[in-house]
Amino acid sequence: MELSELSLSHFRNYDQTDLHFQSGINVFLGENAQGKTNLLESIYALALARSHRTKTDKDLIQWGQKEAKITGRIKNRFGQTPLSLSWSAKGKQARVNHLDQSRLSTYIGQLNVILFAPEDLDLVKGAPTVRRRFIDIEFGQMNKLYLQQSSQYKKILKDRNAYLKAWAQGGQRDQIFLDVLTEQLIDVASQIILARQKFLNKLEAQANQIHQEVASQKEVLTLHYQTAISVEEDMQKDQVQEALSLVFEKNADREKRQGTTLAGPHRDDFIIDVNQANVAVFGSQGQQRTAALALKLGEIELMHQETGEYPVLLLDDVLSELDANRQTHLLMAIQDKVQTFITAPSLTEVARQLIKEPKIFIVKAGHVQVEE
Ligand SMILES: Nc1ncnc2c1ncn2[C@@H]1O[C@H](COP(=O)(O)OP(=O)(O)OP(=O)(O)O)[C@@H](O)[C@H]1O
Repeated sequence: MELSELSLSHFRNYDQTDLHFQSGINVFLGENAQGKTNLLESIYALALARSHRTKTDKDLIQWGQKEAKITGRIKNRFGQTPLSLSWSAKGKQARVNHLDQSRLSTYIGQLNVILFAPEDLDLVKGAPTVRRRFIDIEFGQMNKLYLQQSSQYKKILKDRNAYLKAWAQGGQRDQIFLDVLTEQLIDVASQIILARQKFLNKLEAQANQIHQEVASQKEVLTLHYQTAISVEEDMQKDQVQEALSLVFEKNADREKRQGTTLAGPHRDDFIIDVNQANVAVFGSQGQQRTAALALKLGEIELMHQETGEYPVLLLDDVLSELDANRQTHLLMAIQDKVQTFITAPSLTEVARQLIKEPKIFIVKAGHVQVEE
């Protein structure tokens, strides 16, 4: 899959910009605060209908303007698809093939992207939210059903938490209504848990192979899903539901006192072991970085395995954060295979030597010029 054209209109510090990309590696070079990350953000937003940097859509609209628009042309093995997204006071509008998409779940998945930024090196050591977001964003792009289940789960969770909060504060207390919400939540939760377990198993296979290559065969990487119940191999949905029901029964009184849902996929995490020891606790900084890199590259391979297409890779100022060995592995893994967008103040020595014919764009104060 690739993004062949991108046009920005009043997006961040871009007035009107039209760009043509190559299938291989595209590089955005420029000094600080010129608009390099804004370009990556626009590609990310075109793919996922949201920014990776802000929850406030208004931030994306150029100051003093009323509407921001991104249009792009996607090429994959089925042909070409125009996509567009715009943000205005009326809200967000997403179009595929010039047709309005009322639900974002029908829009997301047209363009698959994987973003790798310096913060992702914290994937291993960071808070559980970082890893949950990693699962949800990458997995959601390759599995529409999962995307729908996640948004359904969030909605029911919000209702259930609101009801529990009111309960804790002495408001309405209808046990039957609460039971209905609990049942609905457990139903979706069990599907999410099974999907995440499957996803992590597949990701482990890919990431372990890459980790071994980067660490020269000496280390084995394994992933361990942490959820409210213990998920056995080949578990069925009704078994997960039953196990979850027991957890909810156990938590019932506490939930009513605390006014919130204490267990479920919103509290999940996964642990990354290297040679059977939790790399977040026992690993060196180098091992943690190798594991993070292996997980990201593993995702790329998994997306290819699941969708038949490689995603587009966005590397936001990440090369200079990696040592020569890890940079080499990263570039060799993607070259000639994955369309990639790199931002950097300047290319690293390793990148200059390894990248064959990059297309270079010079970014200056919201203007982009192709380097001849
Ligand atoms: N909504 C907006 N309207 C106009 N300009 C904006 C808007 N949002 C951000 N900017 C401008 O965009 C610039 C930042 O661009 P960007 O984050 O892409 O920097 P960068 O080139 O990636 O720099 P660095 O290498 O430091 O990360 C800043 O000058 C900021 O003032």
